[in-house]
Amino acid sequence: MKNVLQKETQSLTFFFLCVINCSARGHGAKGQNEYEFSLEFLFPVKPEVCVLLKCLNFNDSFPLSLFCIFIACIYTQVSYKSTQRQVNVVVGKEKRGWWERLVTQERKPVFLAPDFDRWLEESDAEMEIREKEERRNRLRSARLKEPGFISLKTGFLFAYNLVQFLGFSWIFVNMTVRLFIFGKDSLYDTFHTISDVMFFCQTLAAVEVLNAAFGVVRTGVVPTFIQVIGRNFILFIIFGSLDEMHNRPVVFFVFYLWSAIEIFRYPFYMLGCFNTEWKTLTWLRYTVWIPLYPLGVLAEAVAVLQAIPIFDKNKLFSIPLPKAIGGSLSFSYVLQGYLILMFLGLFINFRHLHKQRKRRFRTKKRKAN
Ligand SMILES: CCCCCCCCCCCCC[C@@H](O)CC(=O)SCCNC(=O)CCNC(=O)[C@H](O)C(C)(C)COP(=O)(O)OP(=O)(O)OC[C@H]1O[C@@H](n2cnc3c(N)ncnc32)[C@H](O)[C@@H]1OP(=O)(O)O
Repeated sequence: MKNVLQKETQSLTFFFLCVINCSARGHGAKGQNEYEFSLEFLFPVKPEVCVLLKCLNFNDSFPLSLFCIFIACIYTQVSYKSTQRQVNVVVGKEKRGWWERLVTQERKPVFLAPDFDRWLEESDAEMEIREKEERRNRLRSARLKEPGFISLKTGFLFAYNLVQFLGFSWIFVNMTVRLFIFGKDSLYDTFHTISDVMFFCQTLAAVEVLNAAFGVVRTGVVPTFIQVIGRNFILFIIFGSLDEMHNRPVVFFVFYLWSAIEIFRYPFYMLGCFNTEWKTLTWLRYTVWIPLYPLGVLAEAVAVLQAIPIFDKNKLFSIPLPKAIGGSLSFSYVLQGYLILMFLGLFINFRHLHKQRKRRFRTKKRKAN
């Protein structure tokens, strides 16, 4: 092989992200001459990434024996390299996918031939992706086994989620067992038996707003804030401050619906702390809210409606009006406003959860491919 190419001029240009023009001066079939070709790719390509083009034997019968090798798979380096033997150009597909052929024309140009050392069939590529994924998983679990891997953040989140999981599981199991043993009677004393643990869990849930605000977890502050404030308003203001509400069955429904989602959500986060997941649990975390959320809001709305006449009667939290007007503004007006906010909150969080669900299952599907 003579060193022809490196001494001569070469040029490579792209037009409209679809055509590669290649010209070089060198010794070929027509002796010392200017040789050139252009290829129009089947689909647009990035000027910076993808198919490897290798031109050999510039000193032989160019262009007939010019050997161009194409690899129809994606490379991630920008490169155009000229060595003594060849010119390597890496061109990237603009959109990922399999092309039925490389160039627009149906008949392959005679000087074009695949490099079977690098050729990938669709099934080979899938296998390669799977192997890469497995290698990554092995690396990840090896890292997890390293001493000291559990960072402070992971430890904190795990402990937080564990405490919440235990709390809500206790609530859920306790209420279910009591329902089976005492039947309808259990609906009337939910507050007395459950409220202490519920107060604890829901107060602690304020940590979730801080986590979101300080970026400890990748979630929106607004949906978390709505969730925590919304529940605590019902728990502390409606149930906590009105003795008349304590024996109402609505307390059972609100507590049961709240805890029914949390017994899936917190263990899902616990596994997430170690980059692990259990598919059934993931599905439950991102699906159970669909019926539970509207039912929960409905139960909360019933509680607010039941509390309105009580606040009207006992004047608790009523707002004193200026002396000139006299009297006071009943807290029930605030509750009526809150009812509207509740449905706004339901809309915002329902949309958020729907987005999270789509994101989760879309990512999983793509990972699975
Ligand atoms: C201006 C004043 C406004 C006042 C408005 C008052 C309006 C009141 C409206 C009230 C309506 C509330 C009704 C409600 O109380 C009724 C019920 O709860 S009924 C029962 C059903 N409820 C539910 O299903 C909701 C449960 N709650 C939630 O899902 C969350 O609280 C919520 C914020 C709504 C959504 O969660 P999030 O955004 O965090 O979604 P993800 O779970 O997908 O998490 C996103 C990523 O963050 C990671 N993450 C989150 N938290 C943790 C954690 N504690 N530990 C570890 N990791 C965490 C998570 O793993 C995700 O990461 P990745 O994407 O990498 O997996």
